[in-house]
Amino acid sequence: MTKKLSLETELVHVDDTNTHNASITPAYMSATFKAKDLDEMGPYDYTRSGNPTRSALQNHLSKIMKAKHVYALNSGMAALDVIVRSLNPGDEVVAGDDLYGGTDRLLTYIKTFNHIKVGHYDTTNLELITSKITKDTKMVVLESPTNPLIKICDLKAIADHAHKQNPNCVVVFDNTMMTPLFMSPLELGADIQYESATKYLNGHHDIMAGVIATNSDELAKKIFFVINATGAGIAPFDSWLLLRGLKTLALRVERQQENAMKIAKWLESQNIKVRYPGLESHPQYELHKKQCKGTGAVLSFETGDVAVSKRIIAACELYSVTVSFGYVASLISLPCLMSHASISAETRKEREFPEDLIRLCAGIESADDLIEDLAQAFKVAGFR
Ligand SMILES: Cc1ncc(COP(=O)(O)O)c(C=O)c1O
Ligand SMILES: N[C@@H](CCSC[C@H](N)C(=O)O)C(=O)O
Repeated sequence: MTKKLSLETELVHVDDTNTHNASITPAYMSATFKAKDLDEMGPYDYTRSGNPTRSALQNHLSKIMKAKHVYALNSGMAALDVIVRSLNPGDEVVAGDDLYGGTDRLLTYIKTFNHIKVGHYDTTNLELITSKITKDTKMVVLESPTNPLIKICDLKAIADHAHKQNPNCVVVFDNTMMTPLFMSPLELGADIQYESATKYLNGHHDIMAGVIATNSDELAKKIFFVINATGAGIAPFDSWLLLRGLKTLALRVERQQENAMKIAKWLESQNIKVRYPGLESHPQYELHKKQCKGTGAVLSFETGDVAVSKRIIAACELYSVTVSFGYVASLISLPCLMSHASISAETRKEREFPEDLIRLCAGIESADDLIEDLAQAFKVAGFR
């Protein structure tokens, strides 16, 4: 077909040829591949270096992420680990002040043990963040919307500034919340886009996975070197499951987003301050709309009292008290004790992290049931 296909269509059509013309790409559950002869080894020798199921997944993701090079890894954190290995002692990194707890932990690790200078700043304050990115900045690490405060940054403005200051500065963008369905960070100026595929891309909470995308041949070469050298590439069966999960990405995420919007509006109707980029009350509503095609399915809100938040979470019957997001069922969590517990209480305080913050991740259930569950949990908890 000559017509440019929409992402929803691309997601379900995997271009793959295999020996027996199987409709579904087989899981090549083999660590090794026989060499044809010593002069022609063939494309695969050892699964750490490459595997046909992983290749099919990466080719499919390349199309979806509109990226020249895509690598699939065994977790989102493995992806960030591979990316930051290009840094050297003394290098400067500028990062957001609200990031997933594990991202913050890895950045703190490289600061402490690899002597890399890492500064955390409020990415919603364009003047502040651009003033911190100078000719000496080697890498910028951004999330938008952030996990869990749902802060939005102006990716294009930050990336343009960073490249003006230092054309070799690597702008790294974590697109886990938006997925390629709603945001294209590489088109907005990011050099590297990575995602925790454990979340929406897979959607079923049955694998850990990460994805890295870049259009730079030079960065791709370095990334592949580290993946092969360390064994961070995704396993064949997990590649197969991720290929399967991806086919329903649009269906799942659109329904999850619809539910999140209804829940956010209901919470707002209860006079609760809700953080969700789909609400006009969100401080960066217009900016988010400018750079994304959707608003996702993660939202957060405060109750004003940690004990009340704990009681609400405990009283929920449909939402499971679980870390992570992107699963087809709805989840609820208290980030300070769960996903962000790896950030010290002192640092959380410094960054004005609300300890009573509840994070909700809408699943694909009926929105009415989800709202009713929250309403009964509020009642049990004596809230509102
Ligand atoms: C925004 C974000 N990025 C990255 C990660 C890390 O991904 P993974 O758990 O797959 O290592 C997570 C959660 O774990 C996350 O929430
Ligand atoms: N114990 C884990 C917690 C993972 S949190 C996963 C997810 N990104 C979220 O935001 O819920 C850890 O220490 O990493």
